[in-house]
Amino acid sequence: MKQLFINIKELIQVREKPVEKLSGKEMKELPGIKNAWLLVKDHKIADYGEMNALSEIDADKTIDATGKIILPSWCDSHTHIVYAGNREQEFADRINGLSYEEIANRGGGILNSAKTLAETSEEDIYQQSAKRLEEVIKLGTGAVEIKSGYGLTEEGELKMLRVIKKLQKNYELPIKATFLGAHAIPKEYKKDPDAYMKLVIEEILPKVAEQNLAEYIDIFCEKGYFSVDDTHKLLSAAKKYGLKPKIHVNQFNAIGGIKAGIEHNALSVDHLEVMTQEDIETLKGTSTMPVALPSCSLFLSIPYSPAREMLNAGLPLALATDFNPGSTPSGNMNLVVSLACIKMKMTPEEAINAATINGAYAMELSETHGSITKGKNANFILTKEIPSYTFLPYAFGTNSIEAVYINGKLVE
Ligand SMILES: N=CN[C@@H](CCC(=O)O)C(=O)O
Ligand SMILES: [Zn+2]
Repeated sequence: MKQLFINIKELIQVREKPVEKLSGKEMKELPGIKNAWLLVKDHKIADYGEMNALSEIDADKTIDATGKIILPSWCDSHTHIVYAGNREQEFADRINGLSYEEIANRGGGILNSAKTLAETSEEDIYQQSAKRLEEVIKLGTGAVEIKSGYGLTEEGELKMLRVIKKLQKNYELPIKATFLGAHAIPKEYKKDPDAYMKLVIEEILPKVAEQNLAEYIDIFCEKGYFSVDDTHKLLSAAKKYGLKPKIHVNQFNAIGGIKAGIEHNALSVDHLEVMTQEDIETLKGTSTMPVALPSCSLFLSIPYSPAREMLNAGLPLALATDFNPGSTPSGNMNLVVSLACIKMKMTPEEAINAATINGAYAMELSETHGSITKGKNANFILTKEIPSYTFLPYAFGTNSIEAVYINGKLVE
């Protein structure tokens, strides 16, 4: 099946020569073709070019994209889409003055979601999560990572990871699974957190690996959650099973999690709301992708990642949603891109690069996703009629998306 898109106002993020990731100044450039055509053959990008150089193509379907822009789908490399219930009460509590930390200290927060998850059947969790996944696909997400971390018991963690596996099976977009058993210390282990780490490392991790339920390992390296020492222990153990680190660090405090991540060759270090100069130096010249989560900053009223400092230091940067019930009940990558521009002073070009090719890198998908490149999967967004790609982040809160294609198929 051949689909030909013609009269595209601008085809953006066109990378003739494939790139793995973009860093520092490279992120300022967003290559595109004005007045373009795009040919999709089966589920791949087959060819593209300028309209005035279009020779006759025998297509099964021709789509006129006059006034519209085509760009690669968003690559959301950090989410917790699989969860049960919601935490609206904590939202109201925070409006009334409690902090995220205070709520967690009272047994709310992650432990609140773990309790709800334990009381919810696997099928119900699947249905709730599938609904959220479908919602984000319609918002332009064409590749996504999903974490466990609301189980906090062997049964609960495996249950979450099986739900992710079922989503992988039933949906066309790539879904990467991450084991986040070290997300919070359960109440019954508060007096002996080491015993919980032992459970995660010696009991749950081997089962996750044996049942092939995750590709990545994660830990919330933060005061009141897990230490740098815990991080070293877990990442060393996970390495033996071939699980690569993608870790939560520097959300509230800089305690050395970034250095630990780098030492273990982390694929990504995520959150980074609080960064020291030393953290930035440590990231230089490594293969680790820093990932910022601006909608979490918005929702919790915490600092935004210092993107300008990181980019000026020559670092790469990816953007993701962190979709979860507590700190970011939104999986809207369009909002993330807007916030990156408005609050983190990233240019539209930098933000779109961060949300596409660099997001793909943070899920090891750069070869197949994240840019308009011949041979890559045909996962892209067709916008409504808009004046320019800058309109996407500028018109924040507006849905500028007309259609979404995953593997060349229009998402209905
Ligand atoms: N900070 C750790 N984990 C999640 C929040 C989890 C929750 O509050 O349920 C995050 O990335 O923000
Ligand atoms: Zn997270």
